[in-house]
Amino acid sequence: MSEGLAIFTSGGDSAGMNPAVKCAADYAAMRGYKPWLVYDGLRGLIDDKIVESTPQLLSGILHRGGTFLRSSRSQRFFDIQYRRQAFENLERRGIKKLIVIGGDGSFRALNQFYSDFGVPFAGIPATIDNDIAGTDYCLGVDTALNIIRQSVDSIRDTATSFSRAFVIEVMGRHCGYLAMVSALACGAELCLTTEIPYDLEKIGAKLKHEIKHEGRDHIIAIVAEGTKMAEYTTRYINDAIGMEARLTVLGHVQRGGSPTVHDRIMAYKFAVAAVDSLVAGQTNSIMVYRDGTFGNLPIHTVVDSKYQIDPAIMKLCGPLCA
Ligand SMILES: Nc1ncnc2c1ncn2[C@@H]1O[C@H](COP(=O)(O)OP(=O)(O)O)[C@@H](O)[C@H]1O
Ligand SMILES: O=P(O)(O)OC[C@H]1O[C@](O)(COP(=O)(O)O)[C@@H](O)[C@@H]1O
Ligand SMILES: [Mg+2]
Repeated sequence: MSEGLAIFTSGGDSAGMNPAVKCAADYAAMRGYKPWLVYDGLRGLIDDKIVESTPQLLSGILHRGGTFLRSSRSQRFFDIQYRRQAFENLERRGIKKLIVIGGDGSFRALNQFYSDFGVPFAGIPATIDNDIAGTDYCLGVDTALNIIRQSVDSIRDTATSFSRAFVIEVMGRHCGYLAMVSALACGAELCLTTEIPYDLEKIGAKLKHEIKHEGRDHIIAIVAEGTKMAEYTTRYINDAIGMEARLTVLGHVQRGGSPTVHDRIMAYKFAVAAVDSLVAGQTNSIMVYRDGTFGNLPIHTVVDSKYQIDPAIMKLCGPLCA
C-alpha cells in the first residue's frame, strides 16, 4: 500500500494556496504517495477532518482566492494532548508525511509536531506579509500587491479630483514589504514602515513647500499596519500640513482575490519542490525561492532568523520616509 501524504493550509490564507494544494496532491500521486487533504488547518488535524484526495475535490479551485481547504489559528495545537490526537488521526490512515502551506507560525507548529511524533513535513511559504526568512517570495504576495495597486490607483482618482490627502494603511503585522513595494509601484509621496526610520516633520516641510511653490494638489501616503501610525499621520497631514486628509484601511480585502498568473506558477513550483524534498528523505525543511532558484532550508534557519527586505527596495523608499 502506498504511503499516505496529507496536505493542508494553515495561518493567514493567501492567494495561491489552492493551486499549491492541487499541484502537491497531483504530483505526490505521481511520485507514488497516496494524497490526503486536511480541512480547517491545524484545527482539522485535531478534529479529524481528513479525506482522501480525489480529482473531483481538486477541480475548479485554481482560480479561487483564499483556500478551499479553509484555514485556522489553533490554540489547542499548543497542547500536547491535542497534538497526540492529531497524530492518532494520521496514524489510523497510514499518513506518514505532511505538506503545510502557511506562514512561520505554522512551520513552528509542524516542527513541534515532528519533535513529538517524528512525522516529516515540508513547508511551503504562503503569507501576504512576505515575512519569512530565507525566501525572497511567499505565495499570495503578488496577488495582494495587485489588489493594493488597484485600490491606491482608485483612491488617487478621488484624491486628485478633490485636492485631498489620503493615508492608506496596508497589511503587514511585522513587515513593511507590502507598504514599500506598493508605495513605489503607486508613486506614493510618503511611506512609513518599521524598517526605515522616518521623520514626519521633515516630510511635512517638504510637502508644504511643494503645495505652496510647486502646485502639489494631493498626497498619497502608504502606512504599514505594523507602525500603528495611520491615524496619527492622517491627523498630521490635516492639521500640520494643512491639506484635508482621509484615512483608508485596506484590511482583509488585500488577502482575497483570484491568484495572479505569477502566484499560480510559483505555487506549482513550490509544490513540486515540497514533494521532492520528502521523496529525498528530508524531514523538516521549508521551501525557498532565492535569486531565481527553488530550494529548501532547514526549519531552524528559517524560523530563527528575521526576514530582511531587499536593500535595493529600501534604498528606493528612502526619499519617501524623510
Ligand atoms: N510553537 C508552536 N507550537 C504549536 N503550535 C504552534 C506553535 N506556533 C504556532 N503554532 C500554531 O500555528 C498556527 C498558525 O500560526 P500563525 O502565526 O497564526 O500563522 P502563520 O502560519 O500564517 O504564521 C497558530 O495559530 C498555532 O495554532
Ligand atoms: O486575519 P487576522 O487574524 O485578523 O490577522 C491579520 C493578520 O494576518 C495577515 O493578513 C497575514 O499574516 P499571516 O500570514 O502571518 O497569518 C497580516 O498581514 C495581518 O496582520
Ligand atoms: Mg506569520
